[in-house]
Amino acid sequence: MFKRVFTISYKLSTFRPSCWQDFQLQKSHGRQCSSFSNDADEKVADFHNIPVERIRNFSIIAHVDHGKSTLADRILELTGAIAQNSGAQVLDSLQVERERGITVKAQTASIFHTYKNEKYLLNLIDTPGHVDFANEVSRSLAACDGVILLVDACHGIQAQTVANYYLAKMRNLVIIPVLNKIDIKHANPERVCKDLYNLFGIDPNSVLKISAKLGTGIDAVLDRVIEKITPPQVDRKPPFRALIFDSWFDKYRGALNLICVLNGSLRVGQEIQSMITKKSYPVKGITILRPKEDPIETISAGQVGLIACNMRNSKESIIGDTIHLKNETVKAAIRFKPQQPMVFAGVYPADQSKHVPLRGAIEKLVLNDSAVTVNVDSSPALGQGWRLGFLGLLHMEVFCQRLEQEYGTEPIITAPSVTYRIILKNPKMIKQMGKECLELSNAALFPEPFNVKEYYEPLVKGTIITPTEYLGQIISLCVDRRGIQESSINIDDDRILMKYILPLSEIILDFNDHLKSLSSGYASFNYEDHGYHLTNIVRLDIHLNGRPVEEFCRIVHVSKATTIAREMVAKLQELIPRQMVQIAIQACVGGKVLARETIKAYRKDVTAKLYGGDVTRRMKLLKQQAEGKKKMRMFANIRVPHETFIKVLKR
Ligand SMILES: Nc1nc2c(ncn2[C@@H]2O[C@H](COP(=O)(O)OP(=O)(O)OP(=O)(O)O)[C@@H](O)[C@H]2O)c(=O)[nH]1
Repeated sequence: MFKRVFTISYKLSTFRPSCWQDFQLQKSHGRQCSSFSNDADEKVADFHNIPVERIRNFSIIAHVDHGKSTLADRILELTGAIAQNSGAQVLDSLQVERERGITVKAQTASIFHTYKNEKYLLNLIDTPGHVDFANEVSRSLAACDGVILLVDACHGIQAQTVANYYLAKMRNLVIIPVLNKIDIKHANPERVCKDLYNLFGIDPNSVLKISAKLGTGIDAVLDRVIEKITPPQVDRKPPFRALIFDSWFDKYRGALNLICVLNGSLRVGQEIQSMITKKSYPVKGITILRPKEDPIETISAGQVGLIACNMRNSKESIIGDTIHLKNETVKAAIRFKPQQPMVFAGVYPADQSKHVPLRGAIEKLVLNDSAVTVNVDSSPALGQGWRLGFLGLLHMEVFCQRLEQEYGTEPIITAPSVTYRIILKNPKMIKQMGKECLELSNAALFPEPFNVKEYYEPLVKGTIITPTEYLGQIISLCVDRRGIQESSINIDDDRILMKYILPLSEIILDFNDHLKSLSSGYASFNYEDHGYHLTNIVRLDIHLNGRPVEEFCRIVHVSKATTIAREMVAKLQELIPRQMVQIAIQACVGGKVLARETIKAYRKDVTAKLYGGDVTRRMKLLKQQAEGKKKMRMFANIRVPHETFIKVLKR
């Protein structure tokens, strides 16, 4: 189980040993670089000597794939933190990030840059672009005084560009507009500059034009960061006060907290106290991320660093907490509000013997992903488990992939659902529940309709940006998803920005995928919470050979019940392997069957062809078959592969 824990602690150091070698190599080769110092120790010493006026804390924000991580790499190269042309997306160090080619975790690097013969300390945070990881962006912005707003010069402003711009604006952060990918033939920087002016009033003369891939214009970006972004508004005088803005688990050191120091300074050996839990801890170690971890003795106001202090889990190491010296009184640093989860799913061990390792894995991973909420849950078929809350389906998939890859667990994930509000009318039930309004995300607990007065479902306000040629198809998609258009404005001659009010349940699963395929990848989507609205919903049950399978049941809108019922049974027919008994799959609402399919019986004997034959080969095949069976769940004598639970929900 701890096999993968190592990867977490390793995630920032995955690239570090080689970076370190590269760093040494650069030393021996004496590479010329405007800001490259020849001595690592000197750099750590510099870290202490740099006054607050020469510190800049900034983030790179952009829409998905506009080049944030590539720019971060070029900045690390230019400042000598990593070797040039390393080719690696250094800050995308998790396996899931490399496999999916997306950033899911914000990453920090403290780097040095020389500007007008003065050495500056730049704390750079690379953030994810996808809407499901917006929590990472707002968390990161809490530690920043400015942002680089990166926009792809071909694709122009997209939905997350708009969302991120307003996120930075709300925080009064300095915004440095930068156009990327100007090396591409059909890049159109003039048009994108015009759009930036039309939408945000950004002066076209202030927009920098770069190619992060080729490394063109990166120097100017760093100079602009130093010129425009203000130094952190902090005080080096005591008392010590710092904000925890990220954390992760290390097998040997426990929970590590990434802090930005707001007041005073902290030394190894001093005792800190959490403002939320009031617990105190001795500081065992302090490191700076360059991006390799470098140990230091003291960290002072304006600096960003990692502290190890024997915190054990996410209940102790809380993102957004203020830490201070034991028994001192300081003002809380309330600098950001965590986002509320939008999608909930049950997570269960494949069998109950795996419960304890899975619990440990979830606890450790939640430390690194504070947007996930965890509540204990149980199911008659799957036993003891948890109900986890996520910001979206991609967030859920990434979290579950990380549970498997980094912790070697194989959990069963049940149907993701949004939280409905149900107003009860049965006085007996109201008394039993102790309230009239139920908040429900688990379809298995859906009350009988005769007990219910009203149903409410969550809505979102979606922003869609699309080239006008795809407008017709996209409007049809929104109408199909019960969307209501709120507004639409032309960004320029051939692009339009639309605002739609949509039910959250209609977009969490595959709305973005459909939007992308309808528009050949050119349209983009972002959404924000828009409260609750009266609705009409029912519980759709799936029966296998007449027995209801609770884990498949879903809450659906009345108007969609029959379509979803047909889709689900057809999908299940595809996903459940043929078995020794015939399987009848039915989708029902109340007692009424809306759709039905049958899987014919089939006897699979993997050793059938080995008449007599080699006994070891026979044993091997039987063992493989047994392993395969272990990965399935039994429902009424029917084996269901565990990935079926998510696959069946996608349209
Ligand atoms: N031609 C060209 N391609 C670029 C440039 N910058 C980035 N890319 C490519 O664009 C793709 C996306 O780049 P990333 O740096 O991963 O983008 P990102 O914004 O970090 O992506 P997310 O973190 O997933 O939001 C990669 O294939 C890069 O090689 C550039 O200046 N020119």
